[in-house]
Amino acid sequence: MWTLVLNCGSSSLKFALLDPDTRELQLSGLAERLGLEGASLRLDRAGERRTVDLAGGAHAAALERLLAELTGLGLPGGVTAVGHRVVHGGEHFSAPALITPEVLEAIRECVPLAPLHNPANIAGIEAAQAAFPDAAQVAVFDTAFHQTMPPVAYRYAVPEAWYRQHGVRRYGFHGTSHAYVAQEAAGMLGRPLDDLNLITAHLGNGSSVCAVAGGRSVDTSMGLTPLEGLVMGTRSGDVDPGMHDYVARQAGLSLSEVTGALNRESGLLGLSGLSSDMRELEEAAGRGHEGARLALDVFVYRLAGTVARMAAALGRVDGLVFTGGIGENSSYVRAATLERLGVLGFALDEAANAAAVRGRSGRITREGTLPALVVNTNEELMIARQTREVTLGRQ
Ligand SMILES: Nc1ncnc2c1ncn2[C@@H]1O[C@H](COP(=O)(O)OP(=O)(O)O)[C@@H](O)[C@H]1O
Ligand SMILES: CC(=O)OP(=O)(O)O
Ligand SMILES: [Mg+2]
Repeated sequence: MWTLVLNCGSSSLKFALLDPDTRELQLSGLAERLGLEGASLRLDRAGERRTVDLAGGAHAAALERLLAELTGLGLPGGVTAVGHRVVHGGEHFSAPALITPEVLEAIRECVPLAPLHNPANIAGIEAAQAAFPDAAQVAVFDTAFHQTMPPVAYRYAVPEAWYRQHGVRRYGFHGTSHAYVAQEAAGMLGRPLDDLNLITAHLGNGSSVCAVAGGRSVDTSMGLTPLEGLVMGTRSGDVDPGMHDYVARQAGLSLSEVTGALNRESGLLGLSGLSSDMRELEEAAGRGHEGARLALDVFVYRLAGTVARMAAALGRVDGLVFTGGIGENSSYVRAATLERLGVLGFALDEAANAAAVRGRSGRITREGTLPALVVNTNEELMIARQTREVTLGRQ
């Protein structure tokens, strides 16, 4: 049963066509710079890579082209289901959902809470509905996994009416990835997930850490929006809430301009003045670029502090998992973070850490010390599996 998975970002679209049972992958790829000059679609199929120019087209153009490619594959039975990553589901969803007009409306209501992500997710859903009118469309929410957090973790110390009337609380994101790597880590440790207290660190363009007790999220570093918590590619993570008003007045900006700058001009990019890309920053720091050095140091300092906070949420820690583009590839970030976390009982195995890059997973701390693992996330597989579960439940 072929399931198409769509992960729409603000200017990108990641996709995969796979069989969730066999993990067989027919096609995967990425469309970038959507709606901009130089928009292109990269298709990976059977070890071959092709790039198609989209002539400035946006999500609909990318999907139209993707549909043409899929038709060309002549799949038996075609695409029967489409699974969509939806970043914000608010308090409406603690599980994946078949997309009905009501579900789409609830996703739309969450747009103000995830302005970089939900509009793109909706564009993907609408384009897929038009392109595959007979396929079941399913939404898989980043927020769903975190709906198990207790009030002590999700409530802010703000007027109660903000929570009751406007849903001001911590939601958490990257739930599909945190849930997947926690399961995988349990397998690698040879212990049942139910018995494990894990800390998972998803470090990509957006980054978050999660405390997973017995397979359930009990705390996470992102909050009301995907802006809270760690330093990210272009996002600030935690700042003093008093900063908004101060900067608005001093720099003559509106509040939404301040929020825009905290989302798009901050984080690694803001600190380094150079780039939002960790690989580029590691190279520049190696050449002595001071801004890049500072960006790496702040990233690691905040990450280690946040992991320690998650340890307090769990009480007992059985392991730490690194995942996402940075977590899976940056042996530097992992080593520097674990060095700061010796206090929790981690001791790095340097050779194992150096080897765990480019898709190689495994343990990176010495035997007899607390396990830290590198696990490759697979949000597409997880979304395809959940999509299948929802569509089977419907038959
Ligand atoms: N070899 C590497 N060393 C350090 N960082 C890397 C390496 N490969 C990828 N990254 C970083 O991973 C980040 C992107 O992560 P990814 O999970 O692909 O992003 P997204 O959130 O868009 O899915 C970028 O900062 C990139 O520099
Ligand atoms: C929620 C979030 O931050 O997602 P991403 O890492 O894809 O930007
Ligand atoms: Mg990501």
